[in-house]
Amino acid sequence: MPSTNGSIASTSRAPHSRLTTISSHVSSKPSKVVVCRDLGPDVMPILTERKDLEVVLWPEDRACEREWLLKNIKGAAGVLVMITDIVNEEFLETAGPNLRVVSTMSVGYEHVDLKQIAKRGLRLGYTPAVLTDAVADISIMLALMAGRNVNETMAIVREGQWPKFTWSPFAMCGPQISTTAHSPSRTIGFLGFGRISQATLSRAVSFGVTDCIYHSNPSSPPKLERDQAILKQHQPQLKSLRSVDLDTLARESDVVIVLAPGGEKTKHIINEEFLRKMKKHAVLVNAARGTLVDSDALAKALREKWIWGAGLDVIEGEPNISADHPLLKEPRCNIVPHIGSATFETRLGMATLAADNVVGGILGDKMPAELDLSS
Ligand SMILES: O=C(O)C(=O)CO
Repeated sequence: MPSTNGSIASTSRAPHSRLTTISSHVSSKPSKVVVCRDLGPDVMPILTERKDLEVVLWPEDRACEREWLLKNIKGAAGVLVMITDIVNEEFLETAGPNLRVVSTMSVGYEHVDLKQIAKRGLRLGYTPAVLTDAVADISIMLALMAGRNVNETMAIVREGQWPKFTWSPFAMCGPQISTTAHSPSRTIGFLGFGRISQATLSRAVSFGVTDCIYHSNPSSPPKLERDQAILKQHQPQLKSLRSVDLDTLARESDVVIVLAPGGEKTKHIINEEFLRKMKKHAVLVNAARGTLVDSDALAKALREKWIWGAGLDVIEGEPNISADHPLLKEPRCNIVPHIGSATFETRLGMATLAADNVVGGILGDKMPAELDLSS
């Protein structure tokens, strides 16, 4: 992979075969595309092998520096960003009038100022669908980790304390997600009920979850037909599927899984009031955005045992989470550093989609996953 100065000259090879239609407005001068991270040898050729693109790549294996980005996006027709790159007025103003498309290698777009994108008539590509299974997998993993005290028990082993921890009937027990003769029903609750929540539900049903409740954007219309179809798909195991208010979500769920968009509207939606209403044996999982959960309230809930445990892929303020963060002091808080979509297969899918999106946007063609900015 080139290069040391961050610039990749286009090669003389034929344009990528998947995108051969070049719109009439594309001039013979290659269009500049800035790429904020190396997408690897399987994906970069989608961009670098095109004669009609001049690729400028951030050359380091860490988040792109703002200064470098602002310097290089001047005159760009497309920019391929990560969730660590803030796309705001400054960014768009600096890029200037040639800019046609921003493509983010993420399903979330809280780092992008949508109003500014729409106001300037720009297009935004993102990467939905391809990461659904990976994030659903990790949501279940975190729920199991939280229930089964994984953080606490792995620490015992890592710290050489296993010899003192002799097996005993009820040591290190936690609540079981799957149903048993003693607890024949289990309710999973989702904050947000999009495709990742639905894929997580499918997995939870195979663990014996019997009931599902969810709370989603109150301004979007109820999706009764969709819910009927989901219920039918999971019968006879799943007995009910209901849209509920936040209060019911907190009170009735054995597992609460947060899979809703971040941003101002959902900031700290999981707060002290919500956590106090949860069942004592319930666990909270956040695989969406850190801002949805008030970290101080969650640390208090764990410390004072209002809930059993938590599984977090995201924390507000990440990645600047130091060792003295209140959540890190809680043994029943299982934390991983935003790796929800981190499987080889999924990241390859996301990178490919992001590259195809930026090409489509620059050429004025169809983008495989373009965010609808009209609503
Ligand atoms: O795609 C996203 O929005 C992420 O958070 C990366 O997993």
